[in-house]
This record gives sequence, C-alpha cells and structure tokens, in this order.
Amino acid sequence: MSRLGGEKVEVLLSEAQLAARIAELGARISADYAGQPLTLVGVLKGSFMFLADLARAIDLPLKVDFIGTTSYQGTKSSGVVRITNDLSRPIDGEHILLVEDIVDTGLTMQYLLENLATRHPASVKVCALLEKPARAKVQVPIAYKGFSIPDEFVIGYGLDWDGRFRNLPFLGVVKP
Ligand SMILES: O=P(O)(O)OC[C@H]1O[C@H](OP(=O)(O)OP(=O)(O)O)[C@H](O)[C@@H]1O
Ligand code: HPA
Repeated sequence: MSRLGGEKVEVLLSEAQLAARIAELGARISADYAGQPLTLVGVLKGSFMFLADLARAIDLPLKVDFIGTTSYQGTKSSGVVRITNDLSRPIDGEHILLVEDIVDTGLTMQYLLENLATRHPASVKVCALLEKPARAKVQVPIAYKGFSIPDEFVIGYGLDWDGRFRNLPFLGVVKP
C-alpha cells in the first residue's frame, strides 16, 4: 500500500509547479526584507513542508519559529481557533512573516493576526501557499500568495484530511 492508502487522488498542483512558485515567492521576500531582521513563523501543523522549502528559497539571515493552531474536524472548520503550541520566545520589535499552507475561511489567520499584534512586533505579514477565495468568511491581507484554488478540500504537501496525507509531495484532491 502506498502513501495514498488506497484512495484515488487527483493532482491539483505538481511538485514542479509548487517548487517553481516557491522559488518566485522566495526571491520576492528576499528583495523586500533585505537589511531587515526577518522571522518566519510557521503555522503548524499544515505549513511544515511549505516552510521548509520557502526558508531555503529566501537568501537572507532569517530566524524561524512556529505556532500551532487547530480548528478543523475532518473537512469542516469548527469556527473556533485554538493555539496548540505557542511561539518559543517574544517577538517585540521583529518583522514577522506568518507562513501558512492555506487560507480557507480566513478565521485562523484573522485570529493569529489579532493575537500577534498584541505582542508588539515591528510588522506582521502573511505568506500563504494557497487561498480558497470562494470560502472566505473574513478577508485576510495576504502579502505573498502562491495560488488561488477552487472550492475543493485539498490534501498533501503538509495538508491533511483527518491527520492523513500530509506526506504527499504534491497537492491533490481525493476523488470518490
Ligand atoms: O482559513 P481557515 O478556514 O481557518 O483554515 C486554514 C487553517 O486550517 C488548517 O489548519 P487546521 O486547523 O486543520 O490544523 P493543522 O494545520 O494542524 O492541520 C490549515 O493548516 C490552516 O491553518
Ligand atoms: O482544503 C483543505 N485541506 C486541508 N486542510 C484544510 N484546512 C482548511 N482547508 C483545508
């Protein structure tokens, strides 16, 4: 049995498409933050693979931290965002780039932007690999966006369905 666990999965974005776009995002971020102290904050768990690739595409002396959130059961947002792991240290005075796998309803990012603002960083911006505009419940400013995707529940490249499929190297959709 493969990492697909017997499910039929259609490729939405291939490894090559993801890599090409992440290289572009990394080059833009490198230019925009040149000469400034940058901290990437990965939103766990879904962003772990994107953050690993994005960090290597940024040619700056950056720092990395993580914050864990959860709000989904299966394919449904509960609407309640909970922090499961907090940042490891204070961020006052730092330029923070929140690195997120997907902005779907936008509720997770809205919560995090409000929460981090209370910690007095120099700036906070969002880098999201994916955005699902059709499902937005709140508008979130995404400074660096990889792809807009259709209203389908996607898996792979860090994103899960009930905890599974995070280790697919591409982004896919489960087919019935
Ligand atoms: O815009 P939203 O509707 O809030 O959805 C986006 C969030 O949902 C997923 O996280 P999840 O809560 O499933 O936790 P996980 O990252 O551990 O899978 C995803 O990784 C985002 O953080
Ligand atoms: O489409 C999705 N897939 C996986 N996790 C998610 N969290 C929000 N939207 C999604």
